[in-house]
Amino acid sequence: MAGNWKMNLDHQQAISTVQKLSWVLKDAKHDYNAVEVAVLPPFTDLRSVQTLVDGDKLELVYGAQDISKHESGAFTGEVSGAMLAKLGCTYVAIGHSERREHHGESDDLINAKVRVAFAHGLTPILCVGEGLDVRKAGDQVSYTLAQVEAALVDVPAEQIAKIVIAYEPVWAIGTGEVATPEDAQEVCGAIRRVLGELCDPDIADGVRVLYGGSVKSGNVAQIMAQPDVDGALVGGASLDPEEFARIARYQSHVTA
Ligand SMILES: O=C[C@H](O)COP(=O)(O)O
Repeated sequence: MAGNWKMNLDHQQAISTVQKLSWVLKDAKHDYNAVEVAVLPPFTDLRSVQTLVDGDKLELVYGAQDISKHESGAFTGEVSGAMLAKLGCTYVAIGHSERREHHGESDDLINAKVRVAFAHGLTPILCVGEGLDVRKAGDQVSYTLAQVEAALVDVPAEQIAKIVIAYEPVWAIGTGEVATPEDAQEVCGAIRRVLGELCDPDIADGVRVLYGGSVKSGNVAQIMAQPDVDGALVGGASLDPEEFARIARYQSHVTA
């Protein structure tokens, strides 16, 4: 379960949010081996989160929301893979629809970012998904698979084995309109099939495919029940540590 904070929570709020999240999960005896919990704070929070996670030996992991395709140099405002690795990041979100839309990120740029992330030992959370017009035309599978294939050009099978792919239909992001479990399964299953074609079906079986878009504690269990949904990329609901902990512990409300 990954919480993408987007441009929310400063570094002091980040510390209290991560502390509270870890306390709630600890009280609930959360099994991190069963459900990994990650947060993706803004760049400015990462050093504080690193210090807290290392100092208190927390089991949750963290990452960034973007990465530069460049190694270093005159790229004002950008943050490199080496910098993120030094901050102890496990993950980096790449190709989020908000970056594709507001920053004009192309498939080529996203592919370059995926490759540079792997070069620095970071695990990309590659975000893909269709807008409402594509969904209305019924082209969500072909559109999303084209994004996956473009992002993975020249990425070797051993790296594809480690990638995380988040299917986020744009019309479901921050709108409260969650995709049905069947909608999520249709595209997540297709993503796994295409990964099998790109490398090997056994490798594809082990890739974590997440769903994102208005996930909350009240709907996560039905989505997670789908065979090709392995986790969730959570936006708004991840800003509340108690709600995010409930999402991470979705299995306990299924059995409760
Ligand atoms: O990265 C997360 C997604 O954009 C989902 O955001 P949301 O949970 O606020 O809809």
